Amino acid sequence: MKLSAKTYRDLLITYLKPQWVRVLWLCLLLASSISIALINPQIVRTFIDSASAKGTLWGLLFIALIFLLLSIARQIITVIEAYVAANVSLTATNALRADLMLHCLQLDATFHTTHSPGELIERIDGDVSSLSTFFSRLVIALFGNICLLIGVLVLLFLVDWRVGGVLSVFTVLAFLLVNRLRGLATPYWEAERQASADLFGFLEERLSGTEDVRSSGATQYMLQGLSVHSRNRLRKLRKAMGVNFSTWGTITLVNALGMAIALVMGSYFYWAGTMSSGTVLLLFLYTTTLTTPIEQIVNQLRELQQSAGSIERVVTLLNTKLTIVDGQGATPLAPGALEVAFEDVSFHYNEDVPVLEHIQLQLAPGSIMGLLGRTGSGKSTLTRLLERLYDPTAGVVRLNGTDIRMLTLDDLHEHIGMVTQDVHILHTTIRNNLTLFDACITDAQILEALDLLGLEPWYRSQADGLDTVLAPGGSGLSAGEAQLIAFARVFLRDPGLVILDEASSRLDPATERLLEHAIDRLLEGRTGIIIAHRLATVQRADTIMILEHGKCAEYGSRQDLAHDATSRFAQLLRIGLEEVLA
Ligand SMILES: Nc1ncnc2c1ncn2[C@@H]1O[C@H](COP(=O)(O)OP(=O)(O)OP(=O)(O)O)[C@@H](O)[C@H]1O
Repeated sequence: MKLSAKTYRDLLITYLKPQWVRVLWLCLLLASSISIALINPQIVRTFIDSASAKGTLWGLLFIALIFLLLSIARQIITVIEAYVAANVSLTATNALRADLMLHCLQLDATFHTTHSPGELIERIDGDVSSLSTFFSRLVIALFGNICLLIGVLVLLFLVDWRVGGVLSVFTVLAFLLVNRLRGLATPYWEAERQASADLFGFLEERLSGTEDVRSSGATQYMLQGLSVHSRNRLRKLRKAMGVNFSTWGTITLVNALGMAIALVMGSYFYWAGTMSSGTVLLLFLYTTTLTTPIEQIVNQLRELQQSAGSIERVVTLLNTKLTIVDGQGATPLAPGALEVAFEDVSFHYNEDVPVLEHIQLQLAPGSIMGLLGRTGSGKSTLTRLLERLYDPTAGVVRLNGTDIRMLTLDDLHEHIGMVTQDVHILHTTIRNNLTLFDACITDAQILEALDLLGLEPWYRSQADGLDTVLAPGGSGLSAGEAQLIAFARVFLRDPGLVILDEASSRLDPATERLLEHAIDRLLEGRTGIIIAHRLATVQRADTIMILEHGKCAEYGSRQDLAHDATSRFAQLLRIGLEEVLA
């Protein structure tokens, strides 16, 4: 994708407009710095010419003092400018990071299954970090350098029109060359950032599976993978640097040529007696000043080339359309237990591979459905449709009679509580882990929930109470404790529908009793869908649905099915639920 000027402009306007005062300061500081850069060589000329003309000592000292003061002022301005630029850059990149993060969180599940977390981290952090110069200095400094360049050329014309003419032609030619070189390195830098994202994706995936990797003895294999990715990144980096270097080398040569031209012309006019020694020095200083912006402009274009890769990827991510969006027009769901209905619902992740086919179900408010089926039969998928992680490919899912696609996502998520087997414990306090940063939930409510769910003894053993920080990934918790924490999270949100994917692994009897008790409290006064693996859980269900290859193999009242000896459910009970489904 070739980035248009509009893409750059839009990005700058979006993130710099809110801090226009700082940007204005940055421009003013830059203008002062440029003015001093233009004035100083004139002071040097006056000094040299006064000295040659045997001017007074006081006069010379006065000129030197002005030169000194201006030079010090320029240094101070440079420091302040760096400070303001860093502020502008951090504010802009933080805002961009937040926007990307929010967008990623809103993107649907299909996106997340095709993009690894590591790759997204690289996008949200790596790419955005490499854009910091773009926001802080690049465009403003680029504009400043162009002003400096024009200023120097105008002053050179004022010195002597022939000198101004020759050096203007030189500048134009140098620019044409620079222009040709521009954009050359972009694809190489893009490839380097992609290789870097691949490396991070690989690292994240492998590190999150450390236990499996070690226990299966795959460490060597993983290291080989790391070496392949690192080598690939190095190769791409080398190529990108190589292209940059050739650009850089050409520019240095052009600069040397500019100075040679200035020296030859200065010498000629001096010997011809039409130029003073001070003016020759002025000419030389201006040409050096002239080469600096050309050099810096190339540098900045190089950085722009590097940024282009990052900008392209960031913009592509920001432009990734959300397929699951807020519905409109429906009245928000009322508090309390929800009525759930699936009307002839079918779904597939990949075309031609049906995962759910013609599912029909009706759950009265406050009733509980046990969802059974072998692994891969579509149980989790069915519950994902309720949360709108995906939308059905056919049919309608309704809550309290409303098509859930008409509801806002916030409303939907507020009324559905989901506990999966994979409980995500955050590396933060117990309080934050339970409230998920909702400041409206009081400590008294938290303690009540812990007490109700039987987590009180565990909580008492924590050194700092609710302020105790849990280990990353919940490594300090047992599977049962992690499940109970997930229950407490749902409990505190008080949803009208609870979806529970029960742990399939066997727990010790004491933990199992604790969980059973917690499930009872969690489901009180709520509608429940439980992906069940144990007899005890199934026994509290009012209805049972058995899925087979995405189709409803059996659906009805638990009592009826249990008493019908020919039903699959009765067969399951005879063989032992745990044996078949665990
Ligand atoms: N994100 C996905 N993309 C593509 N296919 C998927 C995805 N998630 C699940 N599937 C496939 O859909 C089918 C149903 O999966 P699902 O997870 O719903 O089964 P399940 O009954 O919940 O299994 P389990 O009890 O093992 O969790 C499986 O064949 C699975 O491979």
